[in-house]
Amino acid sequence: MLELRGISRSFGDRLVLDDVSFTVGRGRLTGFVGGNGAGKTTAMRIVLGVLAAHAGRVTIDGEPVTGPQRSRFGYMPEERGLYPKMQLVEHLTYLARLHGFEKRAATDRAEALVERLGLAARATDPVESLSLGNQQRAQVAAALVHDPEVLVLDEPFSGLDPMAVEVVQGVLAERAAQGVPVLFSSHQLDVVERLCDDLVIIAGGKVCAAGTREDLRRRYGAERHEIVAEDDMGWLRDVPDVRVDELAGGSAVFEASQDVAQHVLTAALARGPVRAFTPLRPTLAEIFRDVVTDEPALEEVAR
Ligand SMILES: Nc1ncnc2c1ncn2[C@@H]1O[C@H](COP(=O)(O)OP(=O)(O)OP(=O)(O)O)[C@@H](O)[C@H]1O
Repeated sequence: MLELRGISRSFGDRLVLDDVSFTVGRGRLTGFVGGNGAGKTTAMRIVLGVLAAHAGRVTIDGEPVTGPQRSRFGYMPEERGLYPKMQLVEHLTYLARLHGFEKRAATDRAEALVERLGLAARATDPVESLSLGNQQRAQVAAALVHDPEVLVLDEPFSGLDPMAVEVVQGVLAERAAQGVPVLFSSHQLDVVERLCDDLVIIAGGKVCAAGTREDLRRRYGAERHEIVAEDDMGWLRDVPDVRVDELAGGSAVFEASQDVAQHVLTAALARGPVRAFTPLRPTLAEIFRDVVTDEPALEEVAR
C-alpha cells in the first residue's frame, strides 16, 4: 500500500498542500479528483520524489519510500515528455533499457504495449507525427514499459476519445489486478466514477473526502428518490422536509430522508397506483459538489 501521511508543501508563503493524508491500496484504482490548482500535481510530484515535501512522508507498505523503489514507480507527468523525432517502439524500447531491461526483453515489452494500446499501426512512426490522442496513449505506454510496482498518472485520460478511454482504462485495470497501486488524477468525473475503486477528493490543498466509491456514496450526496405515480404528484411540493428537484405530472425526483421518503410513498399509494419508486444513488458530480464548497463551479472543474 502506498501512503501519504501529513504531507504539506508551500511555494513561497503559499501553502498548497496542507496535511494531506490518503492511501492507495494494492490492486486498487484510486482516482484523485479536484479543481484546477487543488494540489493534485504537487502531491503526485512529491510521491515521485520530483519535489520535496516540507512536512509528512510517503511510505510503501509502512516503510519510507527509498530511491531504488522510486525508480520502479511508473509516472506519467503533467508535462508530457517524449523525444519527438524518435520512432514509437524505438522510444519505448529505449525507456525500458534505461530501466535495465536487455535489448530483446525491452523490444518485446515495447511491442506488446504498443499492440495493447492500439498503436500497432503507428509502431515505426516518429512520436511527433502521432495525433494528440495517440501521443497520449504513447505516454501511458512510457509509464508502463518497465513494469512499475506503483503507478502514478497525471490526467491520463485527458484528450482521449471514448474508445481510447476504454483501452487505457483496461490497461490500468489489468495492472491494478496484478497488485499494483494505481493513482491517477482526472477532471473527467464520469470516467473516475466508472473506473475507480477508491477516490480522493482534494480542494485548496486539503483532502476533503477519501474512501471507496460506495463509502462516499453512502456518506455524501443527498438522498434522492424517484417516484412515478398515475396521479399528478404536485402535492409533493407541500410535504415538509421534501425538496422537489424535478416534477412532471406523475413523475417526480425529490430529496428527503429515508423515513420521509417512505411517508411520501405511503401518501402516494393512498392517492392511487404507484408505478415506480426508486432510491437514486448520488453521482460523483453530486458528491463532489457536496464536499467541495469553496471550489470553482463543477462545469469549470469538468472542463
Ligand atoms: N513550482 C511552483 N511554484 C509556485 N507555485 C506552484 C508551483 N507548482 C504549483 N504551484 C501552485 O500550487 C497550487 C497547486 O498546483 P497543482 O498543479 O498541484 O494543482 P492541480 O490540482 O494539479 O491543478 P490542475 O488540475 O490545474 O493541474 C497552484 O496554485 C499552483 O499555482
